[in-house]
Amino acid sequence: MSLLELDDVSVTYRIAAGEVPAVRGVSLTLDSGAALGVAGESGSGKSTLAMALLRLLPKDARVGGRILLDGDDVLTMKWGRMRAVRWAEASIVFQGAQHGLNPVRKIGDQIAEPLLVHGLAKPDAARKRVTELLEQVGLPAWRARSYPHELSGGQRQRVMIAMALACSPRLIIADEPTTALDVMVQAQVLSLIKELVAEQGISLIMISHDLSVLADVCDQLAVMYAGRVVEHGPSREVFHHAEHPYSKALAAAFPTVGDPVSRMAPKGLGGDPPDPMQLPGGCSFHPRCPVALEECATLDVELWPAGPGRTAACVHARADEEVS
Ligand SMILES: Nc1ncnc2c1ncn2[C@@H]1O[C@H](COP(=O)(O)OP(=O)(O)OP(=O)(O)O)[C@@H](O)[C@H]1O
Repeated sequence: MSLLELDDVSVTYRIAAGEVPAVRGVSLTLDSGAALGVAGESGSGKSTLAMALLRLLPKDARVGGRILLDGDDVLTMKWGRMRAVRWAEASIVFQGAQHGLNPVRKIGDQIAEPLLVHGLAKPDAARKRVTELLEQVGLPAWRARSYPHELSGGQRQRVMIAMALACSPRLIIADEPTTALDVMVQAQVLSLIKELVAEQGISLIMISHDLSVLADVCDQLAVMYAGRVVEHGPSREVFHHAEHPYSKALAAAFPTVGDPVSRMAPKGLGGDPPDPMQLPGGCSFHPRCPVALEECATLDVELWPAGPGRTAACVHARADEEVS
């Protein structure tokens, strides 16, 4: 059985101006010990999807479909069970570590907190575990006594990873875990994540704008556009031989060192992603698509097979399939 199964998941935010369909009909599975990368430009719904997995969305979000964690639907779970799932079974590492760390509490106390809250360790054992976790993420034990502002961005991100690992979860969701870091530190934190998930058999969902980063760390890739998965398959295949024109553009978008904005603008693509409240008819990508056909303005293509273990939502992917 898969560790995680998303079945037709949708998320709609209700705001004063109307409804924002941020995630639309996403179905994905993640096996135990596997790593799935979720790619897409800003606004494509990646973070909304990640937050939905642990029911961390604001109250104005309505979630549909099923999110099965070990066969148990997260969306209908009682709150008590949901609280037990967070940290202990699945935990999230956020972008830039600014959301997760309390500026006025020592690092060691913050790493120990999920262990103590979940009753998984007494204070003495928790202190030992903190030392072990700091070591695992490459920080000296004395850092337990530091405050977040005494650490560099990369060190703070390591602390977030230590917190996520504290309760030995089966799944870690990493939302842009390295975006705010400079390139050298980024590479170190990425190889740390890669190492930890491989060594400890943890499943990983990693979210990024950067397809090359995801292809390096993950076995499978899902590319999102305007709230939908438009391509899914083995990482190397999707990265090197993308079927969907949007994935191709993302794969060709090499980030400029030290310029986070360049990471968000896929090369060769004009225009911006659509406003989810005003999605174009047909394929949502057609106004920006370099190879759009006339029918793309009216035909909203579902994901269909595009090779072994692969799916893509594009008329061109279908054409290939029919020929072969
Ligand atoms: N609380 C909210 N209320 C209303 N709309 C929201 C809310 N949060 C996100 N959205 C909208 O939902 C869509 C998806 O946003 P989301 O943050 O999930 O995308 P993303 O791919 O993670 O982008 P980024 O990489 O910038 O974080 C966007 O159009 C965004 O404006």
